[in-house]
Amino acid sequence: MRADLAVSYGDERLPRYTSYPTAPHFSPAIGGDTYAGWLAELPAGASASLYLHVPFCREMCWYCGCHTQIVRRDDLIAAYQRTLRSEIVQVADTIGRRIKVEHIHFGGGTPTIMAPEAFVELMATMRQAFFVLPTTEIAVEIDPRTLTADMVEAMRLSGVNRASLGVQSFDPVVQRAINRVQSFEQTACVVDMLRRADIAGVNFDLIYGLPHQTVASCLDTVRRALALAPDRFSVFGYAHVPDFKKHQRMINEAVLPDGPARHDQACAIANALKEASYVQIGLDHFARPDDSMAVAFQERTLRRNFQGYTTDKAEVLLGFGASAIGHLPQGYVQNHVQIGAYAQCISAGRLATAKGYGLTDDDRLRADIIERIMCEFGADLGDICARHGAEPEAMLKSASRLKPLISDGVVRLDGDKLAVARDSRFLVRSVAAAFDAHLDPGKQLHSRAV
Ligand SMILES: C=Cc1c2[nH]c(c1C)Cc1[nH]c(c(CCC(=O)O)c1C)Cc1[nH]c(c(C)c1CCC(=O)O)Cc1[nH]c(c(C)c1C=C)C2
Ligand SMILES: C[C@H]1O[C@@H](n2cnc3c(N)ncnc32)[C@H](O)[C@@H]1O
Ligand code: MET
Ligand code: SF4
Repeated sequence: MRADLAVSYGDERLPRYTSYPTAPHFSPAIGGDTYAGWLAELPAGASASLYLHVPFCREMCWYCGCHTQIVRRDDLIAAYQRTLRSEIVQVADTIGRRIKVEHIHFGGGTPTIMAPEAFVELMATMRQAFFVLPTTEIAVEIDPRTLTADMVEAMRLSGVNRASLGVQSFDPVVQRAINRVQSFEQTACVVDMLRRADIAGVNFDLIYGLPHQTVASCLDTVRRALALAPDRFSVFGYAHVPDFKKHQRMINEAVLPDGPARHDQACAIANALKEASYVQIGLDHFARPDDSMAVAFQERTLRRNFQGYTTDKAEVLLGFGASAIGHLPQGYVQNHVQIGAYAQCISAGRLATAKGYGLTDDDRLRADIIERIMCEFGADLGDICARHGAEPEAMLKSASRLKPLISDGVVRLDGDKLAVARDSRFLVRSVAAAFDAHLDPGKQLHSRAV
């Protein structure tokens, strides 16, 4: 990583490009009727992936940037599970046939907060509504502090084969400052339970840039995490947006690492994981060399969606639950974020779409370029433009933000082939942003590029 560039570009507030255009561009002009039309028009033979959002946790982690809320009452979770099942049936009915499912992802919040029987029931509803194959990847986000043996059994019975554990940091000082105390033993016990239940694919989420974090603290977390040998790591830089997420005000800004410290932490973690033979993938992932994500990266079939990097090849992503986002050939849809508004729509027999975006041909071309840059640190503009009936020259001419990146040695252009320099890969968001026709630099509420 080049420290000089971290100084000049690292403070840019840029999107993470989990979609193009990004979610702030979604408009309320797209609602349930549009979504219903899009679903009914899905091409025959289309396969889909499913994302289910469970927006509940028992206690708030102060760094949290996810759509979640604190619940103590289990009846609210039970009611939400019933709404999810109605939504699944409604969407499948609107499609009008049972389509094939490649991936299922339970995210949150904390999906494992559901009663184990409720989880089994929900998976059964999905298997009735869609064609879930034995090879379908079924992944669940897990909070190791609250996972029970009964829930592990429910996941095993339901065919779950991947788990993503929130680890963040093993440092007790950091843990107290983020209101998330989680012992190494708790995490180790959960990994053991999952492996015994044949839930073989394990991912750990780590964060750097948290209050009181240092390079030494990050390296100690990595050392302990490596002892549990997860297949993958996701390593995020803490996104501090207290105007947007009020509970982040509980974090003392005076003890947050500054830009250069964040940069050192990111480098230290990446080097330690690479030293332990993990392959660095895209912006924030690491995987064992034989892991399917490492293979997808090597074979250049890696994709990017709202969950981040994925091996998912489906062209359709159906989102269920409050705030869930879907991606169809026609565009994006997002459900109401508020659980009340979401549930009201579903119980009235309407789809819960609050906003969305209809893609133009130009959006599709730019989305392709940005996805390849985010996934491969490069893009064959000639090839991509040809697929969209466009000219690479015109595209390059419109990308005026590329010029300084080229003169700073961040980007190399070889004819129509664009490549991000190896030592500048942490600036991949800045390179992608050069192709973002919707970027409004005045109105950014995004996290820092580093
Ligand atoms: C599992 C936890 C999630 C994280 N992000 C999302 C989930 C479900 C998805 C998500 N979060 C935001 C958006 C934008 C649109 C919206 O509905 O508000 C989406 C699709 C909001 C958001 N998350 C973060 C920030 C800084 C913002 C607001 C501004 C912005 O859009 O950039 C930070 C953040 N949240 C998560 C991560 C990994 C992360 C940053 C590293 C978790
Ligand atoms: C889903 C994963 O997202 C990460 N996560 C949640 N909130 C934030 C944030 N504000 N900044 C960075 N990463 C975050 C955690 O690592 C969690 O496990
Ligand atoms: N809620 C879980 C955790 O924090 C999963 C990741 S955050 C959505 O451990
Ligand atoms: S990080 Fe996970 S457990 Fe913590 S509040 Fe956010 S969703 Fe809940």
